[in-house]
Amino acid sequence: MTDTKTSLPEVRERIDSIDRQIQELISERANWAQEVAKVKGEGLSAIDYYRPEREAHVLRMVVDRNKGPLPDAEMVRLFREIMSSCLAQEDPLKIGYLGPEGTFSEQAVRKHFGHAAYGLPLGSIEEVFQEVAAGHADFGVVPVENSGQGMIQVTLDMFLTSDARICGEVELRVHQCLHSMAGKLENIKRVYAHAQSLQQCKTWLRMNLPGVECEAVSSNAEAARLARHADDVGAIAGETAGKVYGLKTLATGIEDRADNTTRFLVIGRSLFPPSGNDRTSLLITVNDKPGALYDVLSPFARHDVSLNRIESRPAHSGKWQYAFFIDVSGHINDEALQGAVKDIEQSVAQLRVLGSYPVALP
Ligand SMILES: O=C(O)C(=O)C[C@]1(C(=O)O)C=C[C@@H](O)C=C1
Repeated sequence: MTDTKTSLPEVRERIDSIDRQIQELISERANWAQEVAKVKGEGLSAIDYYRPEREAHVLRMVVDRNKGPLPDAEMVRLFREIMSSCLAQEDPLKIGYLGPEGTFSEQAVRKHFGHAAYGLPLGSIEEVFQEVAAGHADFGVVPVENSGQGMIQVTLDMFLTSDARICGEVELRVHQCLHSMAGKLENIKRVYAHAQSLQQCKTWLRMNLPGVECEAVSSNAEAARLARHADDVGAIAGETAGKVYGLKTLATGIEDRADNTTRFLVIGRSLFPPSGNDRTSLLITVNDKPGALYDVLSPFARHDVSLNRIESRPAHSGKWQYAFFIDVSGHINDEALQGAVKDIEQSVAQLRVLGSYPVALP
């Protein structure tokens, strides 16, 4: 890009000139976003301007155009922030998540909605569903699955009793750290963490802190908060939580699996149009009778709809009734999926479309 003779001041001058152009273009973009808002109607609330399918489309174009050197995920992050700021010109979105500040859920909120959205830390996953249903939060972000630990049952069960819709998914690489106030591994007598995180770091704990007492608490950030008050207490939490609570980091990357990833769902109150690369989540309740699962699954094959995941839970509607959480490729408006749903409805107790939403971006 530069020949060896280019001096540092020359390179910086070039960077300054690019920054001026980028800044002008960002301002121009923000003006156009205001124009879009005018078309949608003035004086509406943030949620009425938000278009997840359009955002996913914009970000996919960013990925397609990316020629490096920045990785796709970085480019997506930068453009996500630009869109977040453009949208917040009206009124920032309010997003509920499992708090306190510093949780992986908060990181997922930032990954999906950017930093211009207003984060509402809540006490539990149940509360996130309640605050969204009550309209106190526009959307909520809840963990649903970990690559090593499987499904998060509290989240699935909330769909059995609430009308929440799924409007998006976020995948987050989860890097766990051990933090403490004193910063000395040999002092640690007890480790606090969320139960899932203790599971994710089982091998590391056995090898490095054998015999140390491990206690599950409501979130990793809560563990970090508790660790502030004693020198012999360690907390497993992400890097951010360690910083937020002023702890020293004793070890990083202590998760047993290198690809440790948590999938989060964005929950809201309505369905959104197709983005071009979508997933649909269905909740199907069946009675315990021979061939029940076959009757649910065979229409997908017949209509050429690919099944991404299936999870069963006891339904709350009756004894020996089962609820299947099924994710398939495509949007509920797609002809193939409509056909499959119509066939399934003939044989099941209940079928509810939880949502159709853009497949997670990098
Ligand atoms: O295209 C729109 O509908 C817009 O409102 C603009 C824009 C953007 O900045 O690109 C902003 C917010 C929406 O969530 C989607 C996209």
